Amino acid sequence: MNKIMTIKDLNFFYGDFKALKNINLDVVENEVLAFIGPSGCGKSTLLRILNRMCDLAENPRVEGEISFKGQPLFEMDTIELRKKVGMVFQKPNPFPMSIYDNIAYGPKMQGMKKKAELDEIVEDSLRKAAIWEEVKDKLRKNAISLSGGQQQRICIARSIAMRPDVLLMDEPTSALDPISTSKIEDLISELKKQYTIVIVTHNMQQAARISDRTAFFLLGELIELDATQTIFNTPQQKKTEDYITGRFG
Ligand SMILES: Nc1ncnc2c1ncn2[C@@H]1O[C@H](COP(=O)(O)OP(=O)(O)OP(=O)(O)O)[C@@H](O)[C@H]1O
Repeated sequence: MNKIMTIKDLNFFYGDFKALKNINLDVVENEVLAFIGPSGCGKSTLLRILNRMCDLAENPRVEGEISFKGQPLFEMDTIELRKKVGMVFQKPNPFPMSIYDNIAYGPKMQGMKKKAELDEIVEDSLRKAAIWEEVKDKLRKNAISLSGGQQQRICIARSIAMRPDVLLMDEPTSALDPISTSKIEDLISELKKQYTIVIVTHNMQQAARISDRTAFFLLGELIELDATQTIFNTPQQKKTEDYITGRFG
């Protein structure tokens, strides 16, 4: 079990408000790790810390350490970090440009100029995001014209084109219909062969279906982290059991 990220004694504040309290956890390479817990427990905050999007909040303050592939994450250049740790949001947010340009944009910004190379990375990323067959004949069409589920896979392809190690997903299916949701879930199970995935989900069935390990948060604390089967079938903590069985949240 290779640890790709290690979080040690992490506290996080929005101004005076302590949103995360003494979090210790590891992210293991090629796992799907789910964050669950009631609204406001800090799941998205922790996810956003992992690629330093939290820096953009008003008066953020962080204590503790995170290492990413052995490097101190808080000392990394955020642009470099975000290439390696990509983010997929709740609402699909493709750029208002062609499908091709959505994917080629990042590599171009990094200096890739040759058309053949760009063509290859666009095709490869769209294939990995399981959407190539649906869009290969309309790469010049605006990505906004696609369905929500297709747009979300374009956003996943856009992250993949940056050759990341980790993909962070913040409720990536909550705006999608059941068929698109199931396609994204299948895709996540496929992607973990090559990437490490950390996903925030409100949908406990989804966490149970797709994740290897699940972390349960409550009021900014990590209550329990274990194999997903254990969390859902035989949790060790009463608070986890109460949440899983629907007694609160
Ligand atoms: N930018 C911000 N500025 C100030 N407080 C914030 C900010 N973002 C989140 N918070 C607060 O931090 C706490 C944790 O929020 P967070 O969004 O991480 O929770 P969550 O578990 O992801 O919730 P949800 O499931 O509703 O998305 C909440 O009390 C929230 O109000």
